[in-house]
Amino acid sequence: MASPPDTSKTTKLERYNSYLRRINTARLLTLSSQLLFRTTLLAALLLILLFTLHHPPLSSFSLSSSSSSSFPHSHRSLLSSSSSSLSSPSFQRQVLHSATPRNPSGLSVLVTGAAGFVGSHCSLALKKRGDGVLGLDNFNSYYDPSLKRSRQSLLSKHSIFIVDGDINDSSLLKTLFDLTPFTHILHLAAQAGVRYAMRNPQSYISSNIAGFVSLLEVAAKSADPQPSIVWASSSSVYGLNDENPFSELHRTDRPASLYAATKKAGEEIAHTYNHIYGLSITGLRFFTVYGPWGRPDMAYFFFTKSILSGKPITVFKTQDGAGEVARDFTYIDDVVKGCLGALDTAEKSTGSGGKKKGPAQLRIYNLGNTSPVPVGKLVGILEGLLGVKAKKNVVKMPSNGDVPYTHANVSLAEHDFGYRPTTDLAAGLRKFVKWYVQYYGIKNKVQGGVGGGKDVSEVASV
Ligand SMILES: O=C(O)[C@H]1O[C@H](OP(=O)(O)OP(=O)(O)OC[C@H]2O[C@@H](n3ccc(=O)[nH]c3=O)[C@H](O)[C@@H]2O)[C@H](O)[C@@H](O)[C@@H]1O
Repeated sequence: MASPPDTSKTTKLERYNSYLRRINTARLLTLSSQLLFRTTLLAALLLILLFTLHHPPLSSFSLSSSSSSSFPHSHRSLLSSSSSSLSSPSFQRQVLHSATPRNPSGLSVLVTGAAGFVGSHCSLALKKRGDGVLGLDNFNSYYDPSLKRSRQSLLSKHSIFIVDGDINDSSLLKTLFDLTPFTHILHLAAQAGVRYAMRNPQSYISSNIAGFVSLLEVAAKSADPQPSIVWASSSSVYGLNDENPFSELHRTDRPASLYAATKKAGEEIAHTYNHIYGLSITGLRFFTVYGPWGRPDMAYFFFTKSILSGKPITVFKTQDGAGEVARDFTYIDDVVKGCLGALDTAEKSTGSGGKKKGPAQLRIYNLGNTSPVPVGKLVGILEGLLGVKAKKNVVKMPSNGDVPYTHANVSLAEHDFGYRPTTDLAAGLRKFVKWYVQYYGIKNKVQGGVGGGKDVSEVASV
């Protein structure tokens, strides 16, 4: 007799089969979702790659359009959408074209801070006499970046290319030195401003100390040949010095602001890199440089803006209340001549590959005007030029890092490279105001026809 089917066995088998089916379906689902995920990831990576090749990050560099208008009111950003990566042939062509001098005996200068006030003037002056110039600037927003872009536009008209990058970016610096055997660095990139150091101390450490060291490291160890370096120190290193006029032989160990302390630190760091690596280094102590295309954070600039718009200005008198604060205001053209003189008399560095081969030149010079003017008088000159009376609040200079006066003795710079300032404050401010009213498109209220007719790019004295 046939035995009845073992139903418990069949049920178990069915349950087992259904269990296997469920497992397989789940596996299939997992596998297909994994496949889908990988395909999507691959596609996304391919897209990113394609995008990067055609649109490099804006922070890495920008290309100045040679056809761009130099008229600053457009304040047009020059970030190019057609630029490619640092290794792309078009980037390398722009660098070489900009940095190569017109004749073989000319200099090839890397100008850091080229979109800045002094940097843009020096770059144009060098290019105009036939030297090769490559600019480097991070276009930070310490003051209105559109002014920096306008300066970039002006430089671009003169075939000067500015790489959009930071001096703390060592690999960018190495790339630039691999591409071009610069003979000189004119190092003007810095966090400027005396009083702002109380608000943002770290920015001074980052630019004026870390950034300077980053540049010197590459110049000493990677650059072949080692370039000669000329860089911007500051009159503020004299700090609480009370000998007058300030000479390079006077004490500079009592800075009154963190800004001054970082510039003084730069001078000591320069000594070290000269001593260890044989870098030829020249520091220039600038004295309150002013003029067309100037810095909006400086008193003469923002006083002009406030006076024209009827806003009050604060004029400092000395802390004892007895005298006026005074500065040895120095016109930009004079400072440019000093910078070029320092570059032309800079000896070659003596090391290579991080090894010193012999002693190298180490210099410090004052670049001032030798004729201090009280801030009250500066305001009086501006009132005359603008045809507007200033609303002045005269207050005791707060404890903000300012010093009561500066006054340069420039006999050393005169002796070594013929530095002789020729522009007094009234003449220099007249040129500044002429530029200012045109640049900002302000109706010409200026007395004596100061603001008449020319394009702002001609007003720039370079
Ligand atoms: O040559 C230098 O060493 C320095 O010159 C300037 O620093 P500073 O001389 O303080 O220039 P401004 O900020 O334009 O001030 C000029 C004068 O105006 C005074 N001032 C400033 C601001 C203000 O509201 N009122 C006022 O009376 C200051 O005390 C100073 O005497 C630059 O800003 C620094 O970057 C540079 O290193």
